[in-house]
Amino acid sequence: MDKDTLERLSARASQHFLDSIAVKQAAEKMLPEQVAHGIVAITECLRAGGKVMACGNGGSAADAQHFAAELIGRFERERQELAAIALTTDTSILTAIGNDYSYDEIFSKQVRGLGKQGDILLGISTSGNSKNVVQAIEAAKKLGIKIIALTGNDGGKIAGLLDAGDIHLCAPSTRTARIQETHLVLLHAICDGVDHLLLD
Ligand SMILES: O=C(CO)[C@@H](O)[C@H](O)[C@H](O)[C@H](O)COP(=O)(O)O
Ligand SMILES: [Zn+2]
Repeated sequence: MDKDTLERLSARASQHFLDSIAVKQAAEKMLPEQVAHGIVAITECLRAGGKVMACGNGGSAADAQHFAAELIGRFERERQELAAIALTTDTSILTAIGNDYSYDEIFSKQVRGLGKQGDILLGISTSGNSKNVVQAIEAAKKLGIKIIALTGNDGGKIAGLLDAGDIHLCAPSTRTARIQETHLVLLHAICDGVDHLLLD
């Protein structure tokens, strides 16, 4: 590859770091108190025998799975297994509901099947508008399940569905990649806080 191209690519990579840092710095000014509420809600839910259900699409599906893995397995320290499930992983359930009903219902039907009052639904959508996440939140609210929503932009439709008892962590960006990168910091901060409350 010629030197100019390598320099161009390197400058672009540099800009990704700088943009990501800027969004995270803005998030640090806005979101820590809401994160603390999320940590307390999840810890109280788990202590009372509830579970966390997580859902999202694409990169956010990966985030939902990543978060469930850290609760069930571990984050940074050894501790008991914590009850969490990603609603994005069972291809038979996802394809059956997608095929027989609609893709919009792939999470809401699982929420109705698995969810109980006292559980928490962690819904992740960078636009705040993915219909399957919106419908999962609507289904959860009917069951008395608290919502922790990770969004971006202006929170989209999801912002309008949340009550005072819910928790909204809206990454201050309109760019999907930057929002996702901030969501990962939020999820790790939640894991750290839950471990702190359970272990320290
Ligand atoms: O990871 C990315 C883009 O960075 C994509 O896979 C992205 O997650 C998908 O386009 C999602 O369908 C976007 O949905 P949402 O975040 O708006 O709910
Ligand atoms: Zn991505």
